[in-house]
Amino acid sequence: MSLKIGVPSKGRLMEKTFDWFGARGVTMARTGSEREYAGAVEGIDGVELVLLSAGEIPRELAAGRIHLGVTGSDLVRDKLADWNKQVAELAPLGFGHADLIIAVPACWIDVDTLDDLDAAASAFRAKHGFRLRIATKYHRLVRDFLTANGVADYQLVDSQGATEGTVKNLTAEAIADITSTGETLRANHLKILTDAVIHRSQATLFLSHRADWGAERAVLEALVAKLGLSAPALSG
Ligand SMILES: Nc1ncnc2c1ncn2[C@@H]1O[C@H](COP(=O)(O)OP(=O)(O)OP(=O)(O)O)[C@@H](O)[C@H]1O
Ligand SMILES: O=P(O)(O)OC[C@H]1O[C@H](OP(=O)(O)OP(=O)(O)O)[C@H](O)[C@@H]1O
Repeated sequence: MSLKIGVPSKGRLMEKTFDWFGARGVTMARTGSEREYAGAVEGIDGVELVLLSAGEIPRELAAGRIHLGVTGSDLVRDKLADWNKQVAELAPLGFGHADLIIAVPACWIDVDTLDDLDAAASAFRAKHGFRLRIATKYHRLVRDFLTANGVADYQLVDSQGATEGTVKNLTAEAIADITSTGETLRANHLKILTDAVIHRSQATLFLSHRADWGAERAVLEALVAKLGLSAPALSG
């Protein structure tokens, strides 16, 4: 048996994850052809690399099919109910920063806060006969945030990409999406509500409480020592 660690299979998240572990003496690399999703770990025994889509790593952790996983803290919170019962955060990794925010058209000059959005949503419903639409792929985080802040007169519409375009395309009035440089928002004439930063995300190393921690406990202890992290408490 080996300790399985899930890592994003492509792009910046994969490269920066490899760099982060490499700087701590654990070398990760993709093996095989450029298109083959296979990987190897050197510098520690008993660790197996599993290359996965960043969006699937929360589910794999919750199912216990991987022991550890690197993905965005936003994805774990959005995809898992009661995420902190199923996984634990071992370490923020200091890259992959993005803020999940709510934005509205920049031309809505009297809408700058959640209270303004709430008022605009009521007026919108009265005028149009349907609820103001917020496009997002972060359904759980957005719903929980708006409920906690007393905004109720809206509907979520699903958008799995190009979310900032939905306002121009008239399929939504507002959006909730991640932003890093803010360029996509500006280019699409959207502004962030001043009090609507839902979550500040970064790539994070997670541990699964659901995985089978038998012989893998010893490997975990060796790994966290090598990475300079404090040993986590394992449930069960
Ligand atoms: N500028 C950015 N654009 C997109 N994602 C970003 C950005 N900055 C950081 N991230 C983070 O990267 C993660 C998303 O990664 P990615 O898009 O590879 O996942 P994915 O949706 O599973 O991709 P795919 O399904 O295409 O494999 C999220 O945690 C997100 O917060
Ligand atoms: O603030 P910025 O630096 O402009 O980055 C934010 C954009 O990056 C992401 O999109 P991505 O390119 O991953 O495509 P997507 O629309 O398919 O999610 C995100 O969904 C925003 O659209």
